[in-house]
Amino acid sequence: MGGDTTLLILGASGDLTSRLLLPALGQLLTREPERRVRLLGAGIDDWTDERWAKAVRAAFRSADAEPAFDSVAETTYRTADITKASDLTELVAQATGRLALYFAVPPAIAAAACEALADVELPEGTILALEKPFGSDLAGAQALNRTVRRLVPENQVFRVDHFLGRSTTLNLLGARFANRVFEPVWSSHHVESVVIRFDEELGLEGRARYYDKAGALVDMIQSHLLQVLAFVAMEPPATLTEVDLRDATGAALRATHVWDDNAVHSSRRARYAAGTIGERELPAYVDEPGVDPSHETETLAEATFEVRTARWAGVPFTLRSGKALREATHEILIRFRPVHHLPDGFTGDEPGSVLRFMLGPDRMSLELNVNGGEDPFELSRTRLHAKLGEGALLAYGEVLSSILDGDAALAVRGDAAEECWRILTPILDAWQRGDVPLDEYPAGSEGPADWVPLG
Ligand SMILES: NC(=O)C1=CN([C@@H]2O[C@H](COP(=O)(O)OP(=O)(O)OC[C@H]3O[C@@H](n4cnc5c(N)ncnc54)[C@H](OP(=O)(O)O)[C@@H]3O)[C@@H](O)[C@H]2O)C=CC1
Ligand SMILES: O=C1O[C@H](COP(=O)(O)O)[C@@H](O)[C@H](O)[C@H]1O
Repeated sequence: MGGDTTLLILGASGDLTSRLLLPALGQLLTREPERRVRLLGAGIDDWTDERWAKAVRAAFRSADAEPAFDSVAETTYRTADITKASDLTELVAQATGRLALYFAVPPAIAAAACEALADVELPEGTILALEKPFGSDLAGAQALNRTVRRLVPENQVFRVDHFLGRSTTLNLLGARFANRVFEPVWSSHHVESVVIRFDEELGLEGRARYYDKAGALVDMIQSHLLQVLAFVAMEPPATLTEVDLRDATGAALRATHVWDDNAVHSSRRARYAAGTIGERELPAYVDEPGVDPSHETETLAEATFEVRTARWAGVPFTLRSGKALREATHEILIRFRPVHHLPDGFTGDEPGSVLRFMLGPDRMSLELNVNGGEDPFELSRTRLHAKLGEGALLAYGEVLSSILDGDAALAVRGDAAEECWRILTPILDAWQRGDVPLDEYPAGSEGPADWVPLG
């Protein structure tokens, strides 16, 4: 999308806007000052233009991008209830050039606003950017898809998943498809298991209003980690353009099922109790402000899936994410099978090689068996390390750049959003029925003591 764009952020006084969207916009405009962006903020809070401008400037400053504030063509704020068509009509009337509507609001509000947009005349080419979670279950995602498709064509709907803008996720494509050493071994013939793990040290950080209804499974696995799984598992696309890349991702997700079709044995969940992370003392999750203990919200979720294709059948893909853990471990781990036959004469018993992609700082390592120490035929382990390109932009910078350019290749397509809910429904149902116990772990630990460690 060249030319002027009006970026209208709905939910402008919220956390996502101030902490992630605006800093990323500042960074993007610093790198690409030729972009012409009018920035309109709207929200239920009664802010003035001055307060909004101050918030934008502060967010740009947090990304070392304050000077970019002067290159924003206009910065105004309107108080609006975006679930009302009348308020939306007034907001949309402010737009000049191409309009991108960014829904930085909770999912239920985004869904209600999309319903209300049916009575609003949207300018030709309007882009709708919707945050995760897309809907709150499979039926909700299907209904939301029907609603947004009545508003604009699919390639103007950006279901945002900022993990698809993360440089490691993008690097995964290069490593897989630009190196002949990997693609031939990228299958069940050589790969024993895949683990995608996103352990965080962060606790709830005041996000009870959203997180207490979502939990770790929906917050991280339903969206981000299943998208990463699709990048690991997909067939090579012919091009990296919107249709090919998203067809390949969709096909991988359509083939993905809970391991053994047994949600009870293939998933586990836990919640943090009080504990200490580094110097920081954390209360138990249930004692965090705004948490309703009757919700049984998990803060650590783990589940194993099978991608039922000729390439991957029989290989477990385990996805895990949790909060308030001992250490931030953000990685994709591909464990290779041991060699078919180790010539007699070697000593030591080393497992297969392991390829790891680490998300932020972006690195890659290959763990190999070597020999040649004091005993020349004794095997030991060594690691080859590589730094990966960090990317010029923050993940949300990639997201915003693709929205402003109108390139949906890294946005989640409607079918994929529904697939992610379909994949998780048996687990959500089993957890809802209470068939999987809600374990406990002290904040600052690696998880429940009796959980067998991953990877
Ligand atoms: N925060 C984060 O780190 C991330 C968030 N997301 C997603 O982004 C979305 C927003 O999250 P987040 O920013 O944390 O949520 P917040 O609750 O902090 O922000 C939502 C904003 O929307 C406003 N709002 C609520 N109802 C209306 C309405 N009817 N009309 C206009 N404005 C309204 C809220 O105002 P008020 O506060 O007065 O109610 C608030 O300013 C969610 O879908 C979340 O999953 C995704 C990735 C990371
Ligand atoms: O979307 C989310 O992602 C963050 C982790 O991603 P990062 O890029 O901020 O590291 C997670 O903390 C949050 O709970 C979740 O909503």
